[in-house]
Amino acid sequence: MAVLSEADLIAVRRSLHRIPELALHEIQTQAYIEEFVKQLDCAWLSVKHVPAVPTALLVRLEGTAPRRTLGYRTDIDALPVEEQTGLPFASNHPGVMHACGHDVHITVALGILAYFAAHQPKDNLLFFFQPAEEAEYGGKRVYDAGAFAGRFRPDEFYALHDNPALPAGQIATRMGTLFAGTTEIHLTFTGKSGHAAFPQKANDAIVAAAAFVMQVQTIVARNVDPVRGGVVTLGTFHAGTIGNVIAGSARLDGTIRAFRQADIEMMQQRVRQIAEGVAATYGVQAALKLIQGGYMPVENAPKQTADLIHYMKHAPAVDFAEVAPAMTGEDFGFLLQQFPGTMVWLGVNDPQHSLHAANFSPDEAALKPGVAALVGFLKHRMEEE
Ligand SMILES: CC(=O)N[C@@H](CCC[C@H](N)C(=O)O)C(=O)O
Repeated sequence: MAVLSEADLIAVRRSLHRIPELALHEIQTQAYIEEFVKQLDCAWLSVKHVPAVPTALLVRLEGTAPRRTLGYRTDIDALPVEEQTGLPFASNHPGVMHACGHDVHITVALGILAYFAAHQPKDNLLFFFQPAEEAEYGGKRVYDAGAFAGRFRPDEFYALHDNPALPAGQIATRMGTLFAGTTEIHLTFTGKSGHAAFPQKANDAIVAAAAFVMQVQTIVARNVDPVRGGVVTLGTFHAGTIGNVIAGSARLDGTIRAFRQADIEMMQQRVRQIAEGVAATYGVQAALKLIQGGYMPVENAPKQTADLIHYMKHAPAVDFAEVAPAMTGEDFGFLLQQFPGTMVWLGVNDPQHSLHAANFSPDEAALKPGVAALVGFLKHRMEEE
């Protein structure tokens, strides 16, 4: 297989879009990628599996005169979202959708891989097809399993995320912090259920959980430096079964976000204090789990990022923009703590819909320029110190 045409890239993306899978369950997606890699029939390519994280895949290309190994990571998981795009190639998996565009990410990675499988690179290249970016921090799991060792150790790491607010094909990034660090909140309040008519004999978990929801809003308003910013979002609130039964338990899930690790830790502490305070005030039990995993702030490395920005600004065919940081999270932040590198946005021109929306529909016109910009940069990087 040679370099992929725009039609090839679109066909790959649509095939992947049909088979979205949740974190750590990316079985069909991994099989698709492996079959694609096999079809490349490339003499300088080798593959590595990671038994501790079975849906992960590492693909290495041997360089002609390697001085180092350049890593390129793509995430491969999807979200528990019921697709509402109405597209003819919509998800075949009920309740699961590539609502964050990881189908686009995989396609760009395969486009880059196909190019270098047809044109042997000077430096070694390592492609990391990473499970579990949306949850379960697959990048950290694969790192902790010792997979990036020996010939599979990258000297630098690069990655991309699609962005519906930017024009199709535009590459965008910044020096320093690009994305926030995050922490998942999982909290259950347990009180005592009972008849709606006799609240004095029960202990209503919904009232306690509602107080928690309101009190955590003060963290960003009163504890975070407003110049630096932060987010506390509760995305789920599940309690009760029927209107005339007092709920004995209430479960909340959410996320904490900030650009600095110290702010994240302060916000974690405030969430803990408020959960304990609500439990004491309402006489309920609070079971709280806070999970940061690998979702560290995404810190672009100075040297590699300066070089990437310089390249993208001067490459005639690349549309490049420097952008402000965003409160999205990415466990690529963990990998950037281990290896220097850069994360970029790829514009996919769907300004009416946000990432994670059920009708998010990236513009496929982004695929070809996305592959071209990254291939160009990696080739350039192979000539740089
Ligand atoms: C790019 C993107 O949307 N990433 C996810 C990362 C999730 C982090 C973690 N599961 C959490 O919810 O805190 C995001 O939601 O930003």
